[in-house]
Amino acid sequence: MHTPSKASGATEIPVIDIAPFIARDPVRSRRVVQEVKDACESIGFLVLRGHQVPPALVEEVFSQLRAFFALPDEEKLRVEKPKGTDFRGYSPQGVKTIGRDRDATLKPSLHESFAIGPLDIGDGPYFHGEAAGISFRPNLWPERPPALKPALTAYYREMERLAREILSIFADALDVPHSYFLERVARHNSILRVMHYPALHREPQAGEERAAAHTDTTAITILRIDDAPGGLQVQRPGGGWIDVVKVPDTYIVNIGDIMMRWTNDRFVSTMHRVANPPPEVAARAARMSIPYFCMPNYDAVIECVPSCAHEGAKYPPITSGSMLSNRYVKVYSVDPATEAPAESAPSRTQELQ
Ligand SMILES: O=C(O)CCC(=O)C(=O)O
Ligand SMILES: [Fe+2]
Repeated sequence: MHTPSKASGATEIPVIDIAPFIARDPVRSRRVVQEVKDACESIGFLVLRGHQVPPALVEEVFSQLRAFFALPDEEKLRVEKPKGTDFRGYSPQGVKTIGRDRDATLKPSLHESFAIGPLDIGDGPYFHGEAAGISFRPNLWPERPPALKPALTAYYREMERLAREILSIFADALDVPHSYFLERVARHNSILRVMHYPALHREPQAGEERAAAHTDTTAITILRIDDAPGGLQVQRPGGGWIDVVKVPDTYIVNIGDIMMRWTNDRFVSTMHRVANPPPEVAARAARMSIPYFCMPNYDAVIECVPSCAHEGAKYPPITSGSMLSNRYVKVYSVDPATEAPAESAPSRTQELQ
């Protein structure tokens, strides 16, 4: 029997080739779907090859981003992320604390980041109404390096394509109509956030982490990493941490809280973190990663899919937009009294009972 190969050093995370699914090969697609399903129901993380994202584009994106992060702070701050719950633009170290919603004693995460959101901002009320809130504002593009915008734009398009393929595999794995998730991401507000973890020239203090343990508030996350030390670790179902070892030309995909809720906990949104590098290499351990946080439409109602409902839905329906803004208020320390997230205002986007 065929079994998927395992990522070296991370024995429990399977490496799955999705090329047969993308090619619509009916027989071999079934095997892909089964392998993906098994991984989603156990570890909640998978490594995908055969994704068809051009390697030259990935290289170009990494190289433009390295040039951006190497610019002086004052230049990067020209595209600084606005205060509050908008996510677009550059965030210096110090403003964001991943994991703060679980552990209030954490200090700001040891990384800077640059984020973009949807490229297609339509003209209709869906995109500009009050309820759309932070979802559909224009991206903030730096002037330098000039090739960053075309590279990241092309890359965002690739992530949209790959997300649709993965969600189609999930639909098959969950026995729901093929269009189930596709309809719910047709006007998605997915976030591409480049993370730059600078080299460390001092010992981190207690509570200072590259990215502390957390789950993602996404449908799925599609992550590209470089191979610098001080990297991603995934929590095992039985406890303990697995190092995710880079497999060349692959994507790491993990289930987020929204998919877990859609599936009534059948697919697992697994805790993960980015460890600080070992002290002996910390001074030359700069690391970059590019997570694409695949979000449903901001007003998609997230409720248990029919095939997972037989034991009764564990959670009430909630919109994707309110799940996201609830998390942002905590991670970016937004004061809800002075800056209420836009999604919390209109009643139709609040938790639906
Ligand atoms: O940098 C990484 O490898 C992962 C980052 C991450 O988990 C996140 O930003 O949610
Ligand atoms: Fe994450």
